[in-house]
Amino acid sequence: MTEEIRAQSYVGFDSITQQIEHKLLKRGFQFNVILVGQTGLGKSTLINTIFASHLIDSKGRFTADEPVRQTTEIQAVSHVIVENGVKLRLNIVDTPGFADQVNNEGCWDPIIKYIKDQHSAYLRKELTAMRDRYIQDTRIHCCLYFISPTGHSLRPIDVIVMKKLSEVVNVVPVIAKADSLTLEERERFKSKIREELIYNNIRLYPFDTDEDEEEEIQLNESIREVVPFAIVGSENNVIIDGKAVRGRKTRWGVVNVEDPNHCEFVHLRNFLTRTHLQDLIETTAQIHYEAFRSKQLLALKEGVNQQRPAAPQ
Ligand SMILES: Nc1nc2c(ncn2[C@@H]2O[C@H](COP(=O)(O)OP(=O)(O)OP(=O)(O)O)[C@@H](O)[C@H]2O)c(=O)[nH]1
Repeated sequence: MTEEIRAQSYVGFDSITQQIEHKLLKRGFQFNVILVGQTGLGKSTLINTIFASHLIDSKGRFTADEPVRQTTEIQAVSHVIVENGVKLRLNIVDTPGFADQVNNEGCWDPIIKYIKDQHSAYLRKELTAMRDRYIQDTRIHCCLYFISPTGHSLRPIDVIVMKKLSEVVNVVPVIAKADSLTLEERERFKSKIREELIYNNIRLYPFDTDEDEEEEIQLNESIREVVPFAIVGSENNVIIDGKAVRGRKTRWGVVNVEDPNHCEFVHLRNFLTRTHLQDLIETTAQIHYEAFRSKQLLALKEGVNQQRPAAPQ
């Protein structure tokens, strides 16, 4: 056993935490998120609301004569957001055209392929003899999956796609446009979805690990109780009690997006940016990428073994 000794005079190695912080601040952080859900469910609006900036445009058709998308397209945009000296490089991957057809068979393939391609690109860079000191990370850290606010149950395509996605990425489901459901409908819909996720054996983020402390386990538990997040998005400000807030004004009232009594947007934002941002990044590297990496390396090894001449008897 190693004995713990207290230094008799100040040495200074406790400043390692500031040194790490300084280095990390200089480099900045990379966060890659993919938005999956049918056209018009408010994907662009939500991401712009979360990061309080206009980051992506709506891809919807504005006139009837614009062509309907035939396949799922993948479009990535990058932005750097700065807050109190912390630089966050944000990659937002949008998937317009997802599940917009009558026959949606296989419309998830380009999305799964895109996620795996990022793992593959990272692995290739890791394996090169002269690899970079810092590998540009394009691996997807979070998938926001938009569920249509039907109030009934998940559609078969939601079950298939969430299951497939959860095997390769951290999936965070949200009930889009939750202002279209009454509070009772919303609660019923949420518990129905939770039951269906369990029934279909879909394991969603966050995951507990052996290293987690009691506090983290409880935090994860409290998040699982809220998932799927029933959210409302808006890029517009409305005035409530003389204060400008992000909201949606209708003929019968105002939804304050940031009021937890109105929707769970604040829970989602806190979860994504304030409590689990680093964990989403780490889980991607330690669970999803690691699984991909070991599978690839094993396949490579088997391929080499098959090519080798058999050992003499
Ligand atoms: N009622 C309601 N409307 C919303 C909400 N979020 C967005 N919208 C509106 O829905 C419409 C579509 O929103 P977008 O953010 O463009 O939807 P999208 O999923 O990105 O659409 P595509 O880019 O076509 O894939 C816009 O008119 C938004 O103002 C919401 O929470 N509630």
